[in-house]
Amino acid sequence: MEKEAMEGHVNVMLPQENLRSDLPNGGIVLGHDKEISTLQEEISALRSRQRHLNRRRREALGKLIDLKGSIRVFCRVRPSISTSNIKIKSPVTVEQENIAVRAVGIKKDSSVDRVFDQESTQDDVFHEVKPILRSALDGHNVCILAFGQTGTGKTYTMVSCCLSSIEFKAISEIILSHLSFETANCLQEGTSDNLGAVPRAIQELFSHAAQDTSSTYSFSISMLEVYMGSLRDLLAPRQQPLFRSIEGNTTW
Ligand SMILES: Nc1ncnc2c1ncn2[C@@H]1O[C@H](COP(=O)(O)OP(=O)(O)OP(=O)(O)O)[C@@H](O)[C@H]1O
Repeated sequence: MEKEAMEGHVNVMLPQENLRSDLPNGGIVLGHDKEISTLQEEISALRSRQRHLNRRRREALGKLIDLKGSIRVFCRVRPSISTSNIKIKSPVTVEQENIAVRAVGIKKDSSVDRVFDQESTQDDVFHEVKPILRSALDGHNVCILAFGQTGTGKTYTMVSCCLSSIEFKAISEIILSHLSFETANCLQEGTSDNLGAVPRAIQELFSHAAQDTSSTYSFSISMLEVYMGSLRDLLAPRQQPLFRSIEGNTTW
């Protein structure tokens, strides 16, 4: 029928399902008001369901935070970095939530929310951090910090990033243009497999924000170093301490 109509230049009424054209981007234009209004109804029903599920998710996350506590402590054991081939027995014994350290005849036990052993990966750590980010997007104040002696793996766990990571490239270029050589080196230590918690968190937040069409998000970033009583803005062009505490006196 369609073919005949074209050949004989006859105007015919096509069945409703034929009143549509496929767009190059895979979309479809429907030629009937009724179908459009049905789709609009479906979209608004889906939006309302999405709002309902989001509310339930926030409630569930709130309950989870109440159960697990709003402060969570993880302990990560850095693999030993040995320059010799002599194998020494690790002074650290770990279980899921306990860690024991033996040194000079003293044994010290600690309990935390989760212990990551020497073999743990950046993925394992981020898996525990991920739900907290969701909570940040829901409007809660969130802080993730690493604490430990020098050389214990704070930078590795938190910052290691890979400049070839597409999502992080733009932001890292801005950051790197401000950083000191030494800090920039730390930032560039990672590969795409071992990205630290910070670049992963940025990727995760951007990805959630891009998917959520019902809200507008604005992001800001700051990087500060607290070292030996000095506070340094790592993104400031001049690498001068903002604050220094000398023998109890505070100078600005
Ligand atoms: N989980 C790990 N797996 C492999 N290597 C690690 C791990 N954690 C740390 N390292 C390595 O150990 C070294 C010291 O780690 P890092 O620089 O992150 O320590 P830090 O706690 O930030 O030290 P500082 O306080 O002096 O800045 C680095 O060479 C890092 O690559």
